[in-house]
Amino acid sequence: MEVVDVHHHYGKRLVLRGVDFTLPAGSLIGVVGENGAGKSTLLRILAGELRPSRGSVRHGGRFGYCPQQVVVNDALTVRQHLAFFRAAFRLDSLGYAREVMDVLGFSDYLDERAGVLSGGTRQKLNVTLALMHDPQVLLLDEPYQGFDWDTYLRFWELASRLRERGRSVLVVSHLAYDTQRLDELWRLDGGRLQAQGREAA
Ligand SMILES: Nc1ncnc2c1ncn2[C@@H]1O[C@H](COP(=O)(O)OP(=O)(O)OP(=O)(O)O)[C@@H](O)[C@H]1O
Repeated sequence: MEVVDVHHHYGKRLVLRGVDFTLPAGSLIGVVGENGAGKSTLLRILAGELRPSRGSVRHGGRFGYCPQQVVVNDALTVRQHLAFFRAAFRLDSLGYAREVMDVLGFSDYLDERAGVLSGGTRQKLNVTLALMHDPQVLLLDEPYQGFDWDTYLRFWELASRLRERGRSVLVVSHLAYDTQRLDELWRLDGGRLQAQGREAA
């Protein structure tokens, strides 16, 4: 993914003031920033959901995006979500989706309606839906919110395996611990992205 000179303003409020970066294949990058720094705005632009006021975003290959707001339909079961997204992504099988579910530890919930899932389990479904077509570029907005500790650790194992298979993964969070798991940590501050020492996070 290549991002060049991205600016964005809401009315008079300038939120992004020239964001530039390249996300190479096989990288795991963290983006941190205070509340209101513009992290979600940036991700929505990278995902094509929001048009930047200026600048460009290009990427190759399949693309996955896990937004901060869970995008599931309360009336549908987990199985129905998988079937819906399988059709949308034109997948031959749900083999990889089931693997991700196993790693995140919620395979037993296939026939539960999303509306009755706990917050953390809904988030597991949210992450699975973003990953199930094995995207080359994956953007995750606060992906581990609501995860218990074991799931949190398994999430990072999953992210490392994606990197090993040449995927590019961008994880956005207002908190960054475990920064040794990342290749790089960037901070969004004053509308620009700056590389930050991982120890200083
Ligand atoms: N649709 C919108 N209209 C007007 N202002 C907006 C809109 N969306 C976001 N903002 C403002 O833009 C700024 C950046 O918001 P954004 O949600 O991108 O920040 P964030 O870094 O993701 O914050 P948080 O960590 O709290 O989720 C904030 O001041 C917010 O109030």
